[in-house]
Order: sequence, then structure tokens, then C-alpha cells
Amino acid sequence: MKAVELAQVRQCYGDFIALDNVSLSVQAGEVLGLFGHNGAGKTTSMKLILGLLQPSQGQVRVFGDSPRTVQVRQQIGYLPENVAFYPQLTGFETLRHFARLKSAPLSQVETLLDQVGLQHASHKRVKTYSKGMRQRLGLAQALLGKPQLLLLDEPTVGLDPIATGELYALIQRLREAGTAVILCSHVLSGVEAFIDRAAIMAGGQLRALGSLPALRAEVGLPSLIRVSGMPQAHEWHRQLLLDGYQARLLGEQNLEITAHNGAKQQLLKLLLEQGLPQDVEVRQASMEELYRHYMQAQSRIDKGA
Ligand SMILES: Nc1ncnc2c1ncn2[C@@H]1O[C@H](COP(=O)(O)OP(=O)(O)OP(=O)(O)O)[C@@H](O)[C@H]1O
Repeated sequence: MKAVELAQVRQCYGDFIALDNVSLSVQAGEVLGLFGHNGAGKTTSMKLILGLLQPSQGQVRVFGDSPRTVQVRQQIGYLPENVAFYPQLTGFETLRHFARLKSAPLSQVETLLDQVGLQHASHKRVKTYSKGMRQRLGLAQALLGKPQLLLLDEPTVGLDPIATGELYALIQRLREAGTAVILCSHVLSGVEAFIDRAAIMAGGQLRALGSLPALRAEVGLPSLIRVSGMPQAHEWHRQLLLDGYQARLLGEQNLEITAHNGAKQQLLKLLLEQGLPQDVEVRQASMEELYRHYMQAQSRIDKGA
């Protein structure tokens, strides 16, 4: 079931084209990472999915319907980039207020405060909350009503590393329960394990869309193989250079080799079977490296190179 579908969407603000010919879909139980530079069009895409904007051209469907219908809106949870609350209310009161607005059961309030780690502060006023605590409250607000589609705009801003890990674990649980999640973020480091696919936007257009293995294959960025505790590392180093690999000797028994996808498995097999290393580590291109690659390609296009 498609939770979200954008078909050839164009969004104009006056004469300015903020989104052009964007087509993408998100399935139930899928986490899509939506990445792009400042002004790329991520928030505009979110607003279209939320039904806050109507596309200038093309179609936006959420659960097969217009996002402007009440039934669809009730299935969407949204954490905006800059979340604002009444400072005088407590976290508990804030969430009850949002629960009423969303017609969500009030019984969810305590469970959600607990889920985002705010139980201890639920009766303190929001004005005393740290940035991370406000962000957690925003997340609890987005989860009211058990939405089937969750839109998270920069959810990790203000969260410490433990809270970031907890947020990703929560996203994982929601995905397993069938919730579709669109995660919009500038923080790419560590996001790989928690998204099913990535969409990379630049200048209002979709520049890349796919799973990480698919994007890695498309881009052809090499993997880094590190072998350690290999008895004849010097000989291996010499031979690998002769064979045309980029390889570095790190100490007496360790090697770092750059291997492109076609050669990677073959080389690993050889190293493991004949090099007899104590340990092997393979590092594939990260989301950050992929992103950088697409952005550099875009900048070359913009410069007319
Ligand atoms: N209401 C508006 N009126 C005019 N232009 C707008 C409006 N909202 C957004 N834009 C423009 O549309 C483009 C896309 O903006 P958008 O907020 O979608 O980008 P973004 O990818 O979310 O950026 P950021 O990462 O900085 O939040 C930008 O050039 C922005 O200036």
C-alpha cells in the first residue's frame, strides 16, 4: 500500500519554482530519508504531503486520497523543524491540549511522555525544558493518534547522542508496526541503518532516489577494506599495487585497500583465504559521501561543466 505518492509535482511560489517534476512514493512500513541543501525543497514537499499546500501541477496522494481530507489528516503525524509550545503549560498539559486538537485518546498522553523519556519532567512547565526536551515533546505530539504516516523534519536537532539513538530505535519500532516515515535531516552521519531508501533533492528537483546499495551501485564509489594482523602484509601490498589497486600499508601487518564494487568480493575472498588476516573490516560509502557526490555532480551541472 502506498502511503505517499507524488506524481510529477511542481510547486511555485509566485514566479519561483520551488519544486519541479518531483515523483516519488513511500510504502507503508518504509522509512524514507529526505535529504538536500538549504532551500532544496524538503519542507515544501512535506507541506504538500500534509495538505498545507496544493501543488501548482501534478498530484499528491496520501493513502490513495487527497491529503486535505479529514480522514487522511488524522493518519499523519508531523514534527516540524521549529517546534513551538505555550511556555506556561507543562509537558503533560501541552500533550493533552494537542490530543484534544487531534481527537486522539487522552490515555495516550502518559504512555507517549514515557516513550520519549519525559515522564520525570511531565509536570514541569515547558519554558523550563531544554532544547532536547522540547524536541522530545514535539515527537510525542507527532505520535498522538497512532499515525500511519510520520513526517519528521530535523528530528535529531537538539538531541544528545543517547536520545538520538532512542529516536532511531523508536522509528525502527514504528516501521516494524507498518508506519511509513519520512525523515528529513541534515544530519547524515549514522542514518544509514535506519532508512530504507534515500531521496536526495537539489534545486527543487529529485536528484537521486533509492536504497543505499542501489545508490552506491549508481555512483560507483569504492569501498575501503582494512585487513589487520596479516603475516605477509608487505608482500601483499606490493602485489596489490602491481595489480592496480590503491593500497596503503598501515604498520607491519595491516593494509587498507580501495576496492570498487566489481572487484570487492573477489579481493575479499582472496585476502581471507590466502592472506589469513586476524581481522577484516569493510567500509562502504556512507550516506554523507553519497550525498556529497550527488551535490558535487549538481554543482558541475549548475556551472555548465
Ligand atoms: N512561502 C514561500 N514563498 C516564497 N518562497 C518560498 C516560500 N517557502 C519556501 N520558499 C522557497 O522555496 C525554496 C524551497 O524551500 P524549502 O523550505 O522547501 O527548502 P528546504 O529544503 O526545506 O530548506 P531548509 O533545509 O533550509 O529547511 C527556497 O528557495 C525557499 O526560499
